[in-house]
Amino acid sequence: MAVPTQTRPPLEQSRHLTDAMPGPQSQALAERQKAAVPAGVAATMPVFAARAEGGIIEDVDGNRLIDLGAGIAVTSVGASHPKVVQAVQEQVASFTHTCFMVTPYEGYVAVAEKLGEKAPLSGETRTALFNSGAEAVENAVKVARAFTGKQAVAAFDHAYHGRTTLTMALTAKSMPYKHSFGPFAPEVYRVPGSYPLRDGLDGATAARHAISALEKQIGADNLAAVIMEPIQGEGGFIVPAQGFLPAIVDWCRANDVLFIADEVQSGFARTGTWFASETEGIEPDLMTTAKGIAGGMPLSAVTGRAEIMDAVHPGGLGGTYGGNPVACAAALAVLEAIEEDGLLGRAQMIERVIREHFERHLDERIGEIRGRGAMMALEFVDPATGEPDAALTGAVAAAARRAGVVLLTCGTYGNVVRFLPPLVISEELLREGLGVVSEALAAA
Ligand SMILES: Cc1ncc(COP(=O)(O)O)c(CNCCCC(=O)O)c1O
Repeated sequence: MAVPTQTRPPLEQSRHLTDAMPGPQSQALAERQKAAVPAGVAATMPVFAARAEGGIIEDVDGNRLIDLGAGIAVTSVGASHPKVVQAVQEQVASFTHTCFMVTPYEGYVAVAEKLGEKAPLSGETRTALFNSGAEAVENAVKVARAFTGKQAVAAFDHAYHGRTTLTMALTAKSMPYKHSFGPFAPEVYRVPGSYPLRDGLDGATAARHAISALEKQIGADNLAAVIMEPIQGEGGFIVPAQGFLPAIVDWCRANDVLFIADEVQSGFARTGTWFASETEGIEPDLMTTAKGIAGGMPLSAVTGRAEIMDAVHPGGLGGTYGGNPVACAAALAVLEAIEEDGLLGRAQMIERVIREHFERHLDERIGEIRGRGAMMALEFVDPATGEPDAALTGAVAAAARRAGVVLLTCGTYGNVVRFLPPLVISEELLREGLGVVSEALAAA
């Protein structure tokens, strides 16, 4: 029998392991999962969640884990922020759904207004709401094609944009995202990006290489849009060399090509500013957002300059659930919490703590500590050759998870440990989790 949330005691913010992980309840659920869910839906942790709050996830057997994943950069305000819980409870008691394309409601409009205020776009903006990051990317491409009358779209090496047919075409890494699922959408092209640790190029030089490919292999006259994550997420938390992104955006502006900033993973205070584009000094034409937008409720958005977004004919954008009212209520609560709880500053503090910790626990196998705000990563390499070390990465992550830390990896080469804690995690818990990772590395 679920305990009503208003009487539920706060979840203790400490790591606690019972005598087994996974415990008996998780083991039983794993058996049920095997009998009902396809193996293609793979889980990282061997336990099943019962509660999550602040920086802790409690599993069904009473293990409390330090959460350094935030459900892949989603629960930035925590997985049960009181404001979000209250907003969701009030909305769900009024109505769960009318379909905005049928009977609209204020929450959708209010979210669009807020995103227009916060987005790093000057002038009038418009926002359309969807459910997932991939759906937002799909629709940003539709808008770009409608506005420019051109079809080609360019993405970068190491990009990740989703798992739908078009977004798989935009995504770089084959396994597990694309393998065996082709053919992919046409008129999608890939150009070299900026990966300073591996290409050793400054921003201007890397941009020249990308622009040469854009011009010679695709042609600006055919190109509707260039899409890039300001910090590449699944590809390895790759921060492009300074100057790269502004050079690409300048080229786009000079050649009537739209620039789409995919801020699905880097948005909503994750990198210490509202959006990572701000720090890169770029103003996108279109921006896709999701993940941190609504505290775990499924919601995504395309925000763009009004003249671009309004190029789409009436009825051209939509979908049954897009901008669900409960998700919009959650999003409005999240946007308030980000400001009231000072989460931009907390993300900056998290970066300082992570950098200071690993600068104190140096290891020659750490090829680079990189990222921004609470989107930080370690790239593991063979110190003799600089080659990616995926085996070490897997061993460190597995050991940390066994010790009760939810830890994610990423990277084209599978050799990046990433830190995506909820922005509300206590400094004490964060430091404890980082200590577990350092101990796992020392023992590997
Ligand atoms: C930049 C960027 N754009 C788009 C997406 C896609 O967002 P959806 O909400 O997962 O569709 C992402 C999702 N990243 C996590 C994917 C996890 C997995 O599926 O294994 C992203 O990071």
